[in-house]
Amino acid sequence: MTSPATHPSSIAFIGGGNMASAFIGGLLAQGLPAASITVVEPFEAARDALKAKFGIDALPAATAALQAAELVVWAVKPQTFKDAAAAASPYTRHALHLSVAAGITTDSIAQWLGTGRIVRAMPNTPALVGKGMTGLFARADVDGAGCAQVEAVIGTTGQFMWVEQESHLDAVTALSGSGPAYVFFFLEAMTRAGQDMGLSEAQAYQMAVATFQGASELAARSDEPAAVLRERVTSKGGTTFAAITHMQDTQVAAHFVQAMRKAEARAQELAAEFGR
Ligand SMILES: NC(=O)C1=CN([C@@H]2O[C@H](COP(=O)(O)OP(=O)(O)OC[C@H]3O[C@@H](n4cnc5c(N)ncnc54)[C@H](OP(=O)(O)O)[C@@H]3O)[C@@H](O)[C@H]2O)C=CC1
Ligand SMILES: O=C(O)[C@@H]1CCC=N1
Repeated sequence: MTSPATHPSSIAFIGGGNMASAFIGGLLAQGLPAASITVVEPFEAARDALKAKFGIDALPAATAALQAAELVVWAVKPQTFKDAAAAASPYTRHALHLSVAAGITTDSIAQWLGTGRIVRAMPNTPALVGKGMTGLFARADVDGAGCAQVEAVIGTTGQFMWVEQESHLDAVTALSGSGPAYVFFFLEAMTRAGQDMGLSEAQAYQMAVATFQGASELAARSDEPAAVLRERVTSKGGTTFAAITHMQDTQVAAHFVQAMRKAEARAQELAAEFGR
């Protein structure tokens, strides 16, 4: 992680929902004073939540208060980015910008904001518990100091990885951005199967969660590929063999790959629908 000295002195969040909350929680935990964070959030219930959780009084609309921000984080939905940019950009041209919006390209953002100092990020919700994975792409206008500032902010929520081509962020979106939902989907399915076999819902869920946690930790600590780790579980003619054979026969992996390509395609569609 980058040293705390590279934190921007003042950060503004446009949009104060799930993702903004993950970052704000991480920044406050690292000692950034709440007074150096400004949030613009039009939804009253979300403003109340920010006040209750972090003691931050969010603004209902963009104002000249944004001029103090060294870094502006765009945490609005792709659908609302353009309007939010129109309202805030008169106050933020001087700043470095970090967008977490799925699909929206830095070309669109540069046009809306009147600056090319933009880093695009694709985080995920485990950022809420400091276990996030974020893909990052910097436009050529962002210098090393700007990248270090972004790393200092993103690093408070977990791991990050830079990609060299902006189009790869759509792959990151399909993989780690949407990925937690796939894991929860499998947790639901494994819990249902456990119940079908006579376990209680609570028992099955706890076992499924612990299995994901344990297997992920094993993979993270191992230098062997997942296929080898899988084979080590799969005794010849045993129970895992029966399950994996069924998954192979019914092409579960191929369907999974197709599903992720749908997510990638949707990121590209979002760019076309809500970009410039
Ligand atoms: N959730 C996830 O797993 C991930 C999300 N993202 C991206 O993060 C972005 C935010 O997602 P998330 O935090 O989940 O969404 P949320 O809906 O929780 O947060 C977005 C917030 O922005 C507010 N907003 C709407 N218009 C404006 C405006 N003009 N100015 C300021 N704020 C505004 C919304 O208010 P209102 O509800 O009133 O519209 C909402 O509270 C999205 O672009 C998404 O693609 C990226 C990675 C993962
Ligand atoms: O579903 C979405 O569009 C956002 C981007 C990645 C996760 N959530």
